[in-house]
Amino acid sequence: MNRKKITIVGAGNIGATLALLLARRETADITLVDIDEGIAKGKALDIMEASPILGFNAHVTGTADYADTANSDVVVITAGFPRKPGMSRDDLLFKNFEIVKSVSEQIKKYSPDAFVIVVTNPLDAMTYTALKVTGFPKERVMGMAGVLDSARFAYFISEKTGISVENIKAFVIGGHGDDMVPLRKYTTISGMPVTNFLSDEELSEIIERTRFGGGEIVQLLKTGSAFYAPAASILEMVIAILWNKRKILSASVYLDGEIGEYYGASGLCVGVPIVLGKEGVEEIIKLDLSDEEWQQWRKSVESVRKLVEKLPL
Ligand SMILES: NC(=O)C1=CN([C@@H]2O[C@H](COP(=O)(O)OP(=O)(O)OC[C@H]3O[C@@H](n4cnc5c(N)ncnc54)[C@H](O)[C@@H]3O)[C@@H](O)[C@H]2O)C=CC1
Ligand SMILES: O=C([O-])CC(=O)C(=O)O
Repeated sequence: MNRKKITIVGAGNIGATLALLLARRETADITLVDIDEGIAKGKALDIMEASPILGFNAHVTGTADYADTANSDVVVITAGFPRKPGMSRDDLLFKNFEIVKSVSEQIKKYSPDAFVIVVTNPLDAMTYTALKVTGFPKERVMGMAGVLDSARFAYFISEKTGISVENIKAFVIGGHGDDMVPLRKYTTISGMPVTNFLSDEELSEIIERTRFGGGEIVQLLKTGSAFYAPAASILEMVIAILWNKRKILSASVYLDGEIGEYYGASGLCVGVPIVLGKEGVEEIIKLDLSDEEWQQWRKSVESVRKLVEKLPL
């Protein structure tokens, strides 16, 4: 049986880390694409040279030629600029728009049946760009952010409570910006409300830290942004699709129709709970939010809308 084929566009920090994680799980053969061919080829070869030690049989190849990506099952877009200290994700809008637009045209041409996972920032606007430029069905185009934001929320809770990360289920929705919406009610420790373990004040501090979790890493690294946890988050989404897990997770998806009206966010891509499986976005789940959470949600949606309206699409 032929292995599945995954293309990762952008062989930078996230792309290369993801290639290694995917190869180790033998999920598929992987094509790393970058405008810098040497980076793509060099990192692919470096990963393959680790295969006898780590014991994986997946093939990783590097290229600058999209013809090599033909008929991919999943394409992950990580191509683009990361922010530096002092910048917001939104400052990347126009530079990364041009990149995501040109990448999406190539995906449409060479892998018309692929699932597309967008990672490039500003995430929700870039997901919308990929959806519009590829013209793919909305079930096949999604942005990764909620898995990462929820993982940060879970890690901070684990750090504070001293309880294993394995017991913590945390959930963050909204746009991937400083006004994202971490949800108290849907965050549990071994099925028990998180509020049984943390005071309101402790939880508020953790929520604030989660909102600025990306910025915290940017401040520390100085030269770019987070990549280990982002790559792990993409891995979870790729596996949910390829192995038909029907996993509930938070992802940025296009909202319209009844669900768009429910969330008051029609015509946008923004982070909501979805069921992710072999058909891609198989369901979008309606959440019952508190008044305060609806207010935060609407603010976050407004930020995404303002950004999307600036796109020359
Ligand atoms: N969605 C999320 O939760 C997260 C998103 N990000 C975003 O992901 C993106 C990538 O981050 P890193 O991997 O750290 O950046 P990086 O700078 O390490 O890698 C980006 C790569 O894209 C390549 N590239 C640029 N234009 C290209 C094009 N037209 N075609 C193919 N390749 C191209 C560059 O040569 C570079 O190798 C950034 O926009 C960053 O803000 C970062 C962390 C989390
Ligand atoms: O903060 C950034 O620029 C990168 C990112 O989206 C994250 O780490 O959440």
